[in-house]
Amino acid sequence: MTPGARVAAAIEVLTDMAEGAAAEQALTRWARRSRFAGSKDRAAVRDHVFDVLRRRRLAAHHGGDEGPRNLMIGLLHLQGEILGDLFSGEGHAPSPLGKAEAPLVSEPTDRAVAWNLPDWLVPKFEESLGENAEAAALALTERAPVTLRINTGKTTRSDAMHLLASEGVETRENRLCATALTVTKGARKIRNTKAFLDGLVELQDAASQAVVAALPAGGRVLDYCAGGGGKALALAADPARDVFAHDVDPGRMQDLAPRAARAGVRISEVQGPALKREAPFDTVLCDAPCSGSGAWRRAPEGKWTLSPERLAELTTIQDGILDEAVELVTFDGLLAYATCSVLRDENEARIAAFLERHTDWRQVFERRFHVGPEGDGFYTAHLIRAS
Ligand SMILES: C[S@@+](CC[C@H](N)C(=O)[O-])C[C@H]1O[C@@H](n2cnc3c(N)ncnc32)[C@H](O)[C@@H]1O
Repeated sequence: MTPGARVAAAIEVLTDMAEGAAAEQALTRWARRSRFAGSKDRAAVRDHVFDVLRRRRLAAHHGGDEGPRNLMIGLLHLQGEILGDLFSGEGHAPSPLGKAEAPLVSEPTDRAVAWNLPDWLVPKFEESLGENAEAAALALTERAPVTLRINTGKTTRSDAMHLLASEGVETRENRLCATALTVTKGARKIRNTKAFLDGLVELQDAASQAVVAALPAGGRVLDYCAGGGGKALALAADPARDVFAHDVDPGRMQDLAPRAARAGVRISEVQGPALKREAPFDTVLCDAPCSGSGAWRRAPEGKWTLSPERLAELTTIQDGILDEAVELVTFDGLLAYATCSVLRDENEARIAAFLERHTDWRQVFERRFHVGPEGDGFYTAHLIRAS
């Protein structure tokens, strides 16, 4: 496909989304009816669509409105592309720009537009992040870094770096966590490398790794909201730990067993009676469902679908999870809370509310991770019984 044809395809996908499809669904539908598209084409179209989602308000500002074609015009203008080359009308490229379609060059004066956030989230960002609000909002408009976790049970950071480099994947040491490598070249090859297939490395954000690294070593540890198992796998890399994984929706853990087998670690899945039988645990990690606002670079649709009502609903779920988890911690154990959110409502405010409901508990650790080149926005807090 030519660069122009890829732009036309992205407009097609955005049109499907404007009619109600989710991004992944629209991309899959386009790929199914476009068998001629190779993997590089599919990746390029996906990049266009996700770049638009990260910068939708700014793209609409420069492109004129939120129409799919206008969004692409605005985005490509922001990226410094020569629009005439892409909108040539030749082959499968979109038709040439009309006079009224020239991109607006002036910068927006509205902060929500400049920060690429829905209006209601600007005060939320300010209240949550203070002077870091603008930097966080702008960081969320960029593509996310690709980060690996080295499996310390099987390799070292320098051996993994050498092995990956020999297979065309270049990395650098990540500053957030000793197990993390930031991929600087060859990211699309990772899943086919021997290092990945043999379980020497896993894809995982560095802040997510740092949340696990902050937990005490050893003991019986429950990952109460295990989902796909990213944190459970990182926990299990410590051979002194017995790791248990639980999720309210066990279907979400379906990849956990093959991932654990690849990593050469043991994780026991516990649901219902098995959870009760195995409790209590020395450490219970609640990696709670959240807005995902710290990871909107990776899943930018969430930025536009989150509503104040959904945020309130999430905080109720988060409180419920902490209240359930309290019952699962040994008397002198640790209850750890984490989200990939930058919003105070889902972080500090949840811990404050927990401490009001459970006056026999106290907080012993808290850390916020800012969205940036090293990793996603994350929050974690550790709680123990006060006595
Ligand atoms: C942020 S995701 C977990 C991500 C995972 N820990 C990882 O690192 O890959 C949150 C998970 O919490 C689960 N969940 C939601 N409500 C829950 C509840 N009441 N109890 C346990 N898990 C819950 C969801 O099904 C979802 O898989």
